[in-house]
Amino acid sequence: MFSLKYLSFIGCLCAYINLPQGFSEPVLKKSIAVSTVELIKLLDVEDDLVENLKAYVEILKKKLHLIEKSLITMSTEHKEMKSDYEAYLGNPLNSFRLIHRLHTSWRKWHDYALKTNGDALVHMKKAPDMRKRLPTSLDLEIACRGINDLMSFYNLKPDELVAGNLAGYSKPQTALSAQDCLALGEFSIQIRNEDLAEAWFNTSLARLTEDKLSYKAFKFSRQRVHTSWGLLLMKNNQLTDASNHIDKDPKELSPRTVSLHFQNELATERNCSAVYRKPSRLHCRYNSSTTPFTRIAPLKMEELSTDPYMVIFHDVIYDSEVDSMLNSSQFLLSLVDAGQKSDVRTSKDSNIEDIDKLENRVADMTGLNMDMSEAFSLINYGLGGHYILHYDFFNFTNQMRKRQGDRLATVLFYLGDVDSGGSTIFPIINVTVTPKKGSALLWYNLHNSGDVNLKTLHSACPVISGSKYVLTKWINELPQMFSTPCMKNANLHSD
Ligand SMILES: O=C(O)CCC(=O)C(=O)O
Ligand SMILES: [Fe+2]
Repeated sequence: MFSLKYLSFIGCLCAYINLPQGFSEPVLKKSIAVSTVELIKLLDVEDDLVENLKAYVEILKKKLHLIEKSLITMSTEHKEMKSDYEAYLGNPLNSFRLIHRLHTSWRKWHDYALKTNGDALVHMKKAPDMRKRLPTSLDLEIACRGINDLMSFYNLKPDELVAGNLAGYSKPQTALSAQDCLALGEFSIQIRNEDLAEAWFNTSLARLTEDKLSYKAFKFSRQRVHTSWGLLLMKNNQLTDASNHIDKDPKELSPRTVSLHFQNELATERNCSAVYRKPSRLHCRYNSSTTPFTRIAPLKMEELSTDPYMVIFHDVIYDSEVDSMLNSSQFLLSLVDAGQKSDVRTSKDSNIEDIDKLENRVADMTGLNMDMSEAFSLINYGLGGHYILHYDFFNFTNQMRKRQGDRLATVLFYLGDVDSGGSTIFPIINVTVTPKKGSALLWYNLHNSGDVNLKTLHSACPVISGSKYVLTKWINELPQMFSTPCMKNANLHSD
């Protein structure tokens, strides 16, 4: 418990001083893999790529058509000649044409066939420019990590993913290819999960036999899988097994250094696929007493826990508000610009200023003073995006305690439904909250005494399908001093 708390403390601190969380170095370029917004941009890149290749193919087709047409004329003449070559060649014009054809035309055709067509090259020249917009190997690595997280959180096996089966969310048309499996196998070596790597290699080989590839392509792809597999075995000094894959005598194999890249990924200890929500004796009610405004517009409130005090508000933010927020250029720009790579939270976030109306809403929901509260933070989780177990409080020592105090409460608005996955879980109190557009979760991170509440440990499960947008507001302790009682070692809300 202590170590988790400590890690989360570092995480929060990093967030506070605007450093990437976790222990990695700041990476300026944002990864595509963890954000839906960035993935959508990739669709444009693919559009460009397809358009250019199509234009290239059109030009090649014209060339082909021209060659084919000339071939027809040539072969007709050739056949004619062969049917009665004595008569044909007896005509001096024909013999001249034959000599000329073979001397000049073939050379011309040969040159034409080999010449790279200038027009076609225009399209191919775009490829290097496009490279800047293509995903990098880091992006691919993060995407692999996303899939890997899904697998461990939801206990999925390679053959389920290959068949497009994601923890009961079945999409066979999104099945993985043999190359995808190979990439995931190589990634599994990197993260030292060698059994998983072998499982991916096996799946890749099985997939290859299903794909209708030409023999050459099949052989080439098989060889790539076997080479990677062989290298893995060589690394483990299993030279005889390795030789079966690499097709070499074991004595010829020298164990090469395989560079291993260890990532101390911190995973949630509890499995996200379990349903933690215990039957509740708590209830739903209309809140019409927090502020004068809630008297005229009561809020739908469902209590989830008393320690920590936790409620969910339903329909507390309008669809129109959500839509305008998600469509605002401020939001999109901030997502793109404020890049950070985090091994702790695989998602993109940004700070949203000037959402006064929503801030008043939070005040109505909580009855708390919004002075000194932190700016809203908008997070977008894409493929496998998740946030490992953490606390939201900083747990400052007294000397370090900020003027505004610690994060007393968290309000988490869900800005959309998630097709599958992406729940917020509180494993210690067995609470799971499924994102629902327009609802907001409120909980207190501190006891009334000001002590941190360790039961608030929480995490965001990986998104299996779709994307997740949440807006977080952290409300600080100090401005509440005249409205919230400070009860030494007591929790006002506990049962
Ligand atoms: O996205 C979630 O469900 C949780 C987010 C969270 O814990 C945070 O922003 O501190
Ligand atoms: Fe959190």
